[in-house]
Amino acid sequence: MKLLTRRDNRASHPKSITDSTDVGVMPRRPTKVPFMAIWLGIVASIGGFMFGYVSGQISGFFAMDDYLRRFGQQNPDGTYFFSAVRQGTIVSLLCAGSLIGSLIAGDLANRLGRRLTISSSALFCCVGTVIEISSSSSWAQFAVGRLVNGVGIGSLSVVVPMYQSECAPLMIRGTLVASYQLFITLGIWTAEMVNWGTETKASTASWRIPNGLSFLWALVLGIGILFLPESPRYAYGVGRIDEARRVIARLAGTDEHHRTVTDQLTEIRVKHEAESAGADRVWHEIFTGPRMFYRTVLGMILQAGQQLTGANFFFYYGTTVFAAVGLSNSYVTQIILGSVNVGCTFAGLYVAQKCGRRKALMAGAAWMFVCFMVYAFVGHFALNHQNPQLTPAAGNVLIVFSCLFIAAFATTWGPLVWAVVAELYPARYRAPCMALATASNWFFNFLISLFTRFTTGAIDYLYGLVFAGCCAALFFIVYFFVIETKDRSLEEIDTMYVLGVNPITSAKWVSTHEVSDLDTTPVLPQREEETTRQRKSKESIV
Ligand SMILES: OC[C@H]1O[C@](O)(CO)[C@@H](O)[C@@H]1O
Repeated sequence: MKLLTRRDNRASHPKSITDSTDVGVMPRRPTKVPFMAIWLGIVASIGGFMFGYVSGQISGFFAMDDYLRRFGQQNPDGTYFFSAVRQGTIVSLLCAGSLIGSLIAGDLANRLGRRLTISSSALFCCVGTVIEISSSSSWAQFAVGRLVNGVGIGSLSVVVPMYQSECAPLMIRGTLVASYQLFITLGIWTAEMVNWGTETKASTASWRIPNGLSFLWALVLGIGILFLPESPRYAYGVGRIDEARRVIARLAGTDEHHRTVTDQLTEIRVKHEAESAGADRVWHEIFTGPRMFYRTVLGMILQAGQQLTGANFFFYYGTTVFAAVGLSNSYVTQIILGSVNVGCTFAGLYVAQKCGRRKALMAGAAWMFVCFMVYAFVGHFALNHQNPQLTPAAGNVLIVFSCLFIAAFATTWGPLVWAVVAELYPARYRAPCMALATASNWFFNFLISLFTRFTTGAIDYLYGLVFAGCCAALFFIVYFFVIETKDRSLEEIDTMYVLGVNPITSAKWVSTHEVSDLDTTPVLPQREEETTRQRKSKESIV
């Protein structure tokens, strides 16, 4: 790759973004974020909220009398219970549907546009909820409803962050992607609060009220998104150039002739031209493009890792686990966990902006490792399983370490993985790579939700050791493979991966190199082939 000197670079590039001191020169980028951009971020984030709400509501349903009587199995003494198969299937079918949804979403978003894909995904969620809420005694119908709901949720989990990052003005893009996770946690928390409020109702309302609210969120998103502008990247890509210009101006809070609008349109045009060459080979190239195998696999591992930390062990089965510890109101414990999750995700937004990605992810993995070790050993050796009231100290330790675990997850792996994965790929491969990485998140979410119920029964709290082992492995994966990307533009990050910067020393590399001095033109396979051909032909001449 050709390296430019700083002077070369200055000469051939437009003025630096901070270089607005010349008399009569308009600042290149507006410094204020218009309300429209924030509003767009919030409305789209309802997709994240729905993800959290639907995931978070199920744990509480299993402890509701009416739900248990309708969908559970009967003991000889007339009481009801959920078998591992039935409970695992109900919980995990949402993830199975989401896995399907995430795989089809990238393609759909390119055909229908971002907004219509979001709206039709919301429609899937509405249909899924109707199937669920209308089940009167068929647990299978309820489970199918979760599957359909899942297709919508999974599709939203790819398209919402994509739409947000394509529309967001530069200075809030990082925070917007991380705040997608914040809305997921708010969704979980809201579901827990609503469950808590309705669980005492003996009637069908106990679970039907929280369940029916999913319909309302989906309706608000499905209709609300149609009043927002289309992604300017998508609009440009399908030839609606005037619309793209109008949207950029609106989201930047300027008029259409402002320099920031023309600059952005030029960037989009350059990228678009580079990306349209050989677009039909995109799926194949996400493994064969420059350092793309490394990045595609790394993205999938990081998203799988986010699930393998074990966070959903608490969110899906928390109520059941805490009931086993002998807590009289396990809903309250769930709400405490949910509140720690929301509060610490706010801290996570700060961590995402201020601390290095590597440091934060490694610290989080080490911290979660310790929590699960304590959880597993105390739960296995110190807790009296027949009568937990006899070992209150052990029960308290379990709850405290569950909270400490959630705090670690929420400040680090929860929000940061979405941000790191969105930064990993060059624009040309972003949609398919994000779809694949998100599908990997859902796949492991599915496995955990399905198998946790079986394994907790079989191997007790020592199951926590599996997650502890995964956290230890994640520490080393980040140490050896993830490059420090704080304060770098997406193009610069691409260059660092293509140049093969050593991840272990990348933080230092970042502070000692001016990446903007490098040629960050996207390296396409054609260019590589061309360079190789040129080199070979030169060699043959010599
Ligand atoms: O906050 C916890 C939630 O965050 C996720 O890991 C997504 O990032 C969900 O799978 C989980 O329920």
